[in-house]
Amino acid sequence: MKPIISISGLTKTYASGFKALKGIDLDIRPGEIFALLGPNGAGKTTLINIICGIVNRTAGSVLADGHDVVRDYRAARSLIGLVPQELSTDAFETVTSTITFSRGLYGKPPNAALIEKLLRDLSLWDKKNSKIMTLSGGMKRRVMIAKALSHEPKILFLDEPTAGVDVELRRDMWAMVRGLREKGVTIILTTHYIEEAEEMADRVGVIRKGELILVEDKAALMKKLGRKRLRLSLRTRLERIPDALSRFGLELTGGGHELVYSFRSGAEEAGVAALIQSVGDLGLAINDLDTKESSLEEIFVSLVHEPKDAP
Ligand SMILES: Nc1ncnc2c1ncn2[C@@H]1O[C@H](COP(=O)(O)OP(=O)(O)OP(=O)(O)O)[C@@H](O)[C@H]1O
Repeated sequence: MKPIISISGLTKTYASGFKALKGIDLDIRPGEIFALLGPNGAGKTTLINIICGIVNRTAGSVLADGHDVVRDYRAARSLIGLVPQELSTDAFETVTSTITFSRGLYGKPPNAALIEKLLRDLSLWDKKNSKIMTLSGGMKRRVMIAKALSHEPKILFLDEPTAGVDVELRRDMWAMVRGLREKGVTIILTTHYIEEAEEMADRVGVIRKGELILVEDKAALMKKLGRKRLRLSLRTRLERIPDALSRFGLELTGGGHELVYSFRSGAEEAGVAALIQSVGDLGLAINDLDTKESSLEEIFVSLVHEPKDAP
């Protein structure tokens, strides 16, 4: 399938000489939710801002549905909506007029029904005549989303959409993002809440120091790098791990009452049956057992973690 966004050899060196992006190659598939993860300062916002035409690239190319975002910027921008990290709204305007104006900026004809729907979906309808400056931070963020969607973009960028928002708004946003995807909108989001990427994304990209170090299907990533832990609670207390169990690489925890077995999800599950058999052969009674899967967060931390002695 033809990518909806195609990035190749993209670099950005700021005027200060700082290299924020060092040769990014990335294709975004139409209709997917792509989560871009990375520590502070990795280059996520720079990348998004270049695609959206807010920051100039140093080298490389970015095509949005075949349109070069610099040479053919009008066509490219009309396809794209951006909810930026920083809230910037017209304080003295009303909610409806700022959104109506935003749609007009893209040369789209007025569409009151569409704007009403957007405001209702974002729980802003009863604030439609309020001045933006009178709204709470969470409501201002909803306004930013309505603005970004006002010209019916095919591609939506959400830069840290849920930073500092309450649980309810976060849930509303997730529902809204899913609804947009169902309509075929492609969504690229950056987030520091890894659980958000785990919940929402089809694919995950990890950027570190201006380089894309991984792009992977989320489910495959979790399968490949994820680990499971099996905890066995024993009736008797052990002083140490019995020799007969040494091959499993267990940890003894819970004051000698728990054995913990760590294994790769999907790969080493056969070891579980062997372990339980061996524990039984030793005459150790198991009171309880549970398993825990590593989260995308644990995987992410292991990916971006750098050894302390790295240059
Ligand atoms: N205008 C600028 N001039 C010089 N350096 C800049 C400029 N804008 C950003 N940078 C630097 O580029 C790097 C990448 O910044 P960017 O905002 O893209 O990171 P990010 O991954 O979005 O971070 P965060 O998660 O903190 O939002 C940072 O080191 C930042 O200081």
